[in-house]
Amino acid sequence: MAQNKPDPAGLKLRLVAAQRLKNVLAGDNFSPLTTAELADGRDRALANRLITTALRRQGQLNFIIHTLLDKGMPGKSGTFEAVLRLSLAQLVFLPDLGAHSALFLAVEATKRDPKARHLSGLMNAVLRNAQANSAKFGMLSDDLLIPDTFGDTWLDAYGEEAISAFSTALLAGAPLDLTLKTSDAELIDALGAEKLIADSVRIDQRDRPVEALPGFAEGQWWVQDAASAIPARLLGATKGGRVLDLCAAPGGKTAQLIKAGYQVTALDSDATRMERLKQNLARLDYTAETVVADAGNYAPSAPYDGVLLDAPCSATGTFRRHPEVIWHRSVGDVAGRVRLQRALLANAFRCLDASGVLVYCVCSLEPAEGENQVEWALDALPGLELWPVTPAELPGLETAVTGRGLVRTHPGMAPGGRDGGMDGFFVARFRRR
Ligand SMILES: C[S@@+](CC[C@H](N)C(=O)[O-])C[C@H]1O[C@@H](n2cnc3c(N)ncnc32)[C@H](O)[C@@H]1O
Repeated sequence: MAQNKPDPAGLKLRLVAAQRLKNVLAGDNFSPLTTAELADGRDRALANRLITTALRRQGQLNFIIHTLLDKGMPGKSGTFEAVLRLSLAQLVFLPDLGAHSALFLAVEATKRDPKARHLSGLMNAVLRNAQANSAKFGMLSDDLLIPDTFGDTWLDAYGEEAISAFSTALLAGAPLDLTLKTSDAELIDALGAEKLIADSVRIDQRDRPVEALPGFAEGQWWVQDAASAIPARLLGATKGGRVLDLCAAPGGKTAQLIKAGYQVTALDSDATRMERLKQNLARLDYTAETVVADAGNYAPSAPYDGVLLDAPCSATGTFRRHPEVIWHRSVGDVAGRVRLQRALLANAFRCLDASGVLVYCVCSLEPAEGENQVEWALDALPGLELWPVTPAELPGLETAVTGRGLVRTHPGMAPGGRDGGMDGFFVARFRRR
């Protein structure tokens, strides 16, 4: 009886990686492969490296594919495109992995997919052509990394130097930032972390999953990008006051508000995400009232001293961890978010007590979702005034405070003077006159 031949080494991880990349290209958010998806740690690390390289280099890969496939991408071809992108990423941008495995395993992976099988010859020909031109492709301009949808707006808003830093940040990815429950030098040391700004610390290199890091099980910190930790710190509502956290899940800012001593109501429209918020707070031994409702029409029984609105947005500021967002979002998507943010801002204002404080923030680099929304709010919501943030409130990040007292961070910034960038965030603080 014929024996089944074992899979060639490295094939399985490529099949799993191709499926994940295919889903992301079709619109899913990227999340790294987990142990359940690929048990072997080295395979998993390699598969995640291939996927993230293909996503970060998407603009350059688009150019390469356009050059090599004169008839364009074949339609209805299963995982063909994903396998091609992973293999081009390896051939051109990860030369340390060797070209042979990229070619051989790409053809094998194509043969395994009934919808792509007939294209294994094309896969082989295209990759051989790419291999012959890999030195030229490896020197493609970084300008290709940022899609046209955002390139011009960002150039106007942030300037050439920042855009070049964005490309560097996109390729480098994000370090792991944590917010500490209490500042503890021993814990920071055990984590291999360095202090960043306020109670944020940064881990540049780690050899284990987040859940296995010191202090996780004991609830001594939570994962939160340094930029994402800024808005809650700026609330400045009455000490011990009642604060409404709108769009709260999974609860990073809720935890900060509780830590600051407020009585917090956390609201989110997504019941599943709210369960995650509850689990996160339970691990930290923090408590908040939780409400599953639409922030656009929620009517509290009593107004709040402070409202934090972390509005749903295009999330373009998170491209270091989610390189796909800049390729998924269209100008139309941004316009849709702008309308939603206005509805949520108007209701956030309604939930505010006389002299209450409102912090509005988005993890977006689009002025339409940030700076321009301030103009809209001041015009459309009589009784609301800007309460400018001062540079002294953001030690280590004074340059993020604009002349008008708004906060704008971006991936080219150095929090606390350190490398590694930070998410693009916009924060405005208002109060009721
Ligand atoms: C940027 S995330 C919030 C992150 C969170 N504030 C944190 O710091 O962990 C946006 C959240 O808005 C929620 N959301 C979207 N539309 C909403 C709406 N109309 N009402 C309430 N929540 C909404 C989403 O479910 C999502 O959890």
